[in-house]
Amino acid sequence: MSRIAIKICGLSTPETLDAAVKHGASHVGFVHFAKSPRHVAAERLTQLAARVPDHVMKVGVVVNADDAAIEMLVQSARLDALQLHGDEAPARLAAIRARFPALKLWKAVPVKTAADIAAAAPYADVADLILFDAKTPDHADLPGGMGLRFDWTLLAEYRASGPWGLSGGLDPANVAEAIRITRAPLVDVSSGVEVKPGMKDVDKIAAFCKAALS
Ligand SMILES: O=C(O)c1ccccc1N[C@@H]1O[C@H](COP(=O)(O)O)[C@@H](O)[C@H]1O
Repeated sequence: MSRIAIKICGLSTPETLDAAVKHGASHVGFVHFAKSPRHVAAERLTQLAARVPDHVMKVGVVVNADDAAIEMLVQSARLDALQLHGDEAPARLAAIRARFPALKLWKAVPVKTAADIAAAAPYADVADLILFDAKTPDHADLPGGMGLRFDWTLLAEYRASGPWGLSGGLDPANVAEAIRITRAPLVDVSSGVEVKPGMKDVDKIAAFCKAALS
């Protein structure tokens, strides 16, 4: 059985980024969305990205970003993947791929009910990875990063046609259970390794990685 992939997302300091790498994260995520408490602007992103070793993938998280913003992120951070966390339709992913062919495209799919899992199907041919995340409330400021979880049993019978991951409300105490139920090949966390929104904790990052890898 292959080792589970771990993405620690919403990193904004060198210390917490280094902790994610040290404790076994395969992916590190940087949020570029002004409304987010984890927003990192281009200059900071460049500095953080430069610390990431080659074996760890750099993922930029954006919400309905335009081509200029994506270009800036790709150039400044040398991103490996872009996590599209807004209302981007399959055609938008196809357009981004045409313009940025080297960039892996992840599509976040918000989940509350079984019907939401099916909403991933139209992205099968245009996304490199589907990330199932908890649906946030209508009119919430953020489409993710709120520490909300969904019913993991909705994914228990999921038969993926490609790579996928589980996100939303994961933390050191529940991630092993989430993996057991869903058999997700990748887990993604932000709020669950924080002491408050936007402030990551190195001990929680270590505990999350240990629990996910156990
Ligand atoms: O973290 C944010 O502020 C954010 C903003 C905009 C889009 C997505 C965001 N976060 C991502 O949401 C998932 C789940 O996070 P959590 O563990 O439930 O807090 C994750 O990919 C975050 O990076």
